Amino acid sequence: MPRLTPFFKRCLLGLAALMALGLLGAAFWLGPARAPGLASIALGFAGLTLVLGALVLRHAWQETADAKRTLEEAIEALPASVEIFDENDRLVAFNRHLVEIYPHMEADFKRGARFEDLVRTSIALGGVPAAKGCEEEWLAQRMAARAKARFNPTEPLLQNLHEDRWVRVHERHTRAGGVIGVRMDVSDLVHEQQRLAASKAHLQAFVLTTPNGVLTLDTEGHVLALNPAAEALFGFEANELKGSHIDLLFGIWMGARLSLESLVGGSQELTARRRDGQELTLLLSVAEVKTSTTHRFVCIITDLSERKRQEVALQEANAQLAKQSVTDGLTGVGNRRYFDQLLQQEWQRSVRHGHSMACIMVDIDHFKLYNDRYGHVAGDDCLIRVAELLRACAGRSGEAVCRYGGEEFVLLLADCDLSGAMVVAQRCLDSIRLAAIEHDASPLRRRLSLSLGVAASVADAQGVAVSLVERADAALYAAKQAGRARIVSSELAA
Ligand SMILES: Nc1nc2c(ncn2[C@@H]2O[C@H](COP(=O)(O)OP(=O)(O)OP(=O)(O)O)[C@@H](O)[C@H]2O)c(=O)[nH]1
Repeated sequence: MPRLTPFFKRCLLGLAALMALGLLGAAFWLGPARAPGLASIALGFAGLTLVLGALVLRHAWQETADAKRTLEEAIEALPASVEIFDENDRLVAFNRHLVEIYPHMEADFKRGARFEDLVRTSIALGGVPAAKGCEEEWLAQRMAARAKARFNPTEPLLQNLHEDRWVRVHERHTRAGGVIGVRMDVSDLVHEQQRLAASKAHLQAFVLTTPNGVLTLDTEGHVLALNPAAEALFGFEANELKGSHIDLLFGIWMGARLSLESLVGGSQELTARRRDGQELTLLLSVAEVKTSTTHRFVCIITDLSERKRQEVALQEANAQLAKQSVTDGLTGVGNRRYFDQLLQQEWQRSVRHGHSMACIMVDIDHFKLYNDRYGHVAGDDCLIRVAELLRACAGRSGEAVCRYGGEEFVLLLADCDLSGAMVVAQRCLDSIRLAAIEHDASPLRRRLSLSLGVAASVADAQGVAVSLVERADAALYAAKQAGRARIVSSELAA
C-alpha cells in the first residue's frame, strides 16, 4: 500500500464516512419498496466505502506501530541511557543502558513505575553512595533538581554510583509535562579528572616547597609564573615579575640572547642579578612543555652562589697552603723544600738547553754572637732583614732566594755563568755592607757581614744537581776559612 500523509488519510476517512452515511441515507430513503434496485446499489456502495475506510484505518494503525518500533529501536541504539516519564512521572519507555547503569534496579524498571519510587528503591539497595546516612534529604534534593530541570534544562547533574561509577544526567521536560532523561557513563572522564587533579596537587606541592626556583616562560621568554623560591632568590614578588622578560634576571641574555630551545634538556651555569644588585651564580635547566594548546618553557633554577663562594674560598685556601708549603715561615723567601724542587727543575732545564746555572750559598757571619748579644727575637728580625736585602739583589726572573737552614741562605740563578753569579754575590755583599746592620759582638768591624760561596756549571745529564750545591758550599767554607765577609768562587776553592 502506498505511503499516505496523515492529512490525506484524514480526508480519505472523512470522505469515506460521508459517502457511507450518504449512501446509507439514500438506501433508507429509497427503501426496498420504492426503488429496490437503487437501494441495494446504495447499500452496496455504503458497504464498500466502509471496507475502504477500515482498510485506511488498518494502514494507519500499522504505520503507528512501525513508527513506535522504530523509535524504540532508535532509543535502544543510542550510546547513552534514555528513559521517558509521562506527566505523572511514571516510566513510559527506557533502553537497556539504563539497566546497565543501575543493574540492581533491573526488576524495578517497569512501565508505570514512579520516578520517586525508583529513586527510593535504588537508595535502599545501596545504589547511591552519596545518599548513605541522609537518604530523605538526598531524595528531596534530587527531586528538587528534577523539578529545576523544567526551568533550566541545560544544567546536567553529576551522580556518583556504586563501584565508583559516575553518570551525567540530563533531564528535559516535554511539552506534555513528561520528562526525558539521558544518562551518560562518564566514569572514565571523572577518573581521569581525579587523576589530573591529584597530579596537579602533587606538582603544586612540589613547586611551592622546593628550594629550587621555578619559572614558567612563554616562547618569547616572558615570565608567566614563578614559585616562592624564585621570588626569594631574585628578590621580586611574583606579580612584579609576571610579564617581564627573562633578560631582567639573567645578565647573560643581555645583548647576546640565548634561545630557550637551545637550553632544553640540558643545564647551564650562568650569572644573574638579584633586585638589590647582588650577583648570583645559578644553574639553569630548561624543560619544554608543548601540547596541542600550549607551548611553554619551565626553568628550574638552582642557586650555586654559596657553593661558588665556598669553592673560591677553598681555592684561595689551597693556594695559600701551597704557597706556605714552599715558603719559609720566618723570612717569606722560599724554603728548603722549594729550593730542592727548583734545583732539580733548573738542572733539567740546563741539561736540555746547555745553559750554565749558578748557586750562591750565603751565611751570616758570627750569627751565634748576634743572638747572644741581641737575643733570639732580634736575631729573627735580623734574618728577615737579610732575606729582604738578598731578595732585592736577586729578585729578577730566573733568580730565586731561599732559606737553606738556620742563618744560611741560598741563591739559585738560572741561565747564569760564574762571572754573572759573582756579580750578584758582590751585589749581596755590598748591600749588607751598605745596610750597616749593627753587630756589636762581631769581631769584623762591629757590623753584620756575609760570607758567600759561588759555583756555576752547565748541567750534565750524568751528573747530579746537588753537586752544584756542594761546590758552592765548599766555596762558602773556604770564604769562612779565609776570614769571612767575602766571596769565594768554586774555582778558587777547588
Ligand atoms: N734568632 C735565630 N737564630 C737562629 C735561627 N736559626 C739558627 N740560628 C742561630 O744561628 C746560629 C748559628 O751559629 P753557628 O752555626 O755557630 O754559626 P755562626 O755563629 O754564624 O758562626 P759562623 O757561621 O762560623 O760565622 C746559632 O746560634 C743558631 O741558634 C733562627 O731561626 N733564629
